[in-house]
Amino acid sequence: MTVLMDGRKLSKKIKEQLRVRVEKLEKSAGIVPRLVVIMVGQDAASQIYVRNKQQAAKKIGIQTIDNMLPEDTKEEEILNLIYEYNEDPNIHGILVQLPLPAHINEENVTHAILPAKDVDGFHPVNMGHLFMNAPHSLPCTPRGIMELFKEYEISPKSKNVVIIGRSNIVGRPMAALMINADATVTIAHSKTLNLSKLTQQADIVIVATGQPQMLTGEDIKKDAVVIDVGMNRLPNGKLVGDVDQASIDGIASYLTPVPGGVGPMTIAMLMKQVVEFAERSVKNDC
Ligand SMILES: NC(=O)C1=CN([C@@H]2O[C@H](COP(=O)(O)OP(=O)(O)OC[C@H]3O[C@@H](n4cnc5c(N)ncnc54)[C@H](OP(=O)(O)O)[C@@H]3O)[C@@H](O)[C@H]2O)C=CC1
Ligand SMILES: Nc1nc(=O)c2c([nH]1)NC[C@@H]1CN(c3ccc(C(=O)N[C@@H](CCC(=O)O)C(=O)O)cc3)C=[N+]21
Repeated sequence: MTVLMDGRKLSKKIKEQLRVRVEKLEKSAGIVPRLVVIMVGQDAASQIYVRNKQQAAKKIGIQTIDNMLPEDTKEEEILNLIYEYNEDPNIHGILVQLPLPAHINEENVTHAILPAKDVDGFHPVNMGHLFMNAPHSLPCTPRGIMELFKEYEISPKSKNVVIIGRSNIVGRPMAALMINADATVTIAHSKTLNLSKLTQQADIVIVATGQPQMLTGEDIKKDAVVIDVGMNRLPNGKLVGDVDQASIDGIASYLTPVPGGVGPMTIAMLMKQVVEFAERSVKNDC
């Protein structure tokens, strides 16, 4: 029997705890946590993310300021917006939705965000701290996955972990967190040969490729833990992950469903990070 890891349920619990913290912060310091979201153009996964973020923030008491910019927005305009929010003491977190349109340099944009307001943990300073096992802020999706491991009492210690995908959002920071948690880590990507051989050796497989249902039951060993980060919209409108859930069922010991697995945890961790940043801003004032 494969246990489905319920990200929706866990995220609800975390969001309820955050609501209490936000209430306290407002009473004790008069501060409302504020998150700025910048989205350029249209991306299916980003749209889902933005919608669910707004709902979660409202429930918790976090204020969101959304900047939905057209596809042809100039890089300079985005940078100027970021500089403005960097200076604004009422803003605690800034998030730029990825991917950005091709004419915009992703590096320039993520580097422009003040590390102290970088809720995604993408700034090289934050990434560096993470890789040196002294994180200041954590990328939300990998952090959410670690919370799921904790909740289901799955220890990554001494496990063989294969991560498919090496993006700055998921694969790379996930690898750092897993190394920090004493796992033995392999990162695979589109140039990896004999991928199936690697995944068949893994105790834990984390898939973040954006390739619908690419990982099947034949690619994993019995009782492996499978984490599906993918968020793909099929032409028929159905939302599926990077894992072929039906063929994995009964082989994996644990699996995160899509929807209802990693996605809601990403939202909860983003909210947590905004609240943490807002709380830190009070401490820094004293
Ligand atoms: N649930 C959530 O909270 C989140 C979900 N997502 C979803 O996760 C997926 C991945 O996102 P993201 O990391 O941003 O994607 P990217 O496109 O930035 O990265 C994809 C990675 O997968 C690798 N890859 C692609 N195809 C294959 C293949 N056939 N075999 C092996 N490796 C492959 C790429 O290799 P190479 O580097 O060689 O190109 C790349 O490293 C998407 O579906 C996205 O929507 C993303 C963030 C959060
Ligand atoms: N700077 C940046 N940081 C990101 O973390 C980031 C990003 N850009 N760009 C887009 C991807 C994608 N992503 C999602 C997060 C949650 C859901 C989510 O809530 N998923 C629900 C979907 C349920 C539904 O509404 O249908 C679930 O899986 O249950 C989806 C997608 C974050 N991303």
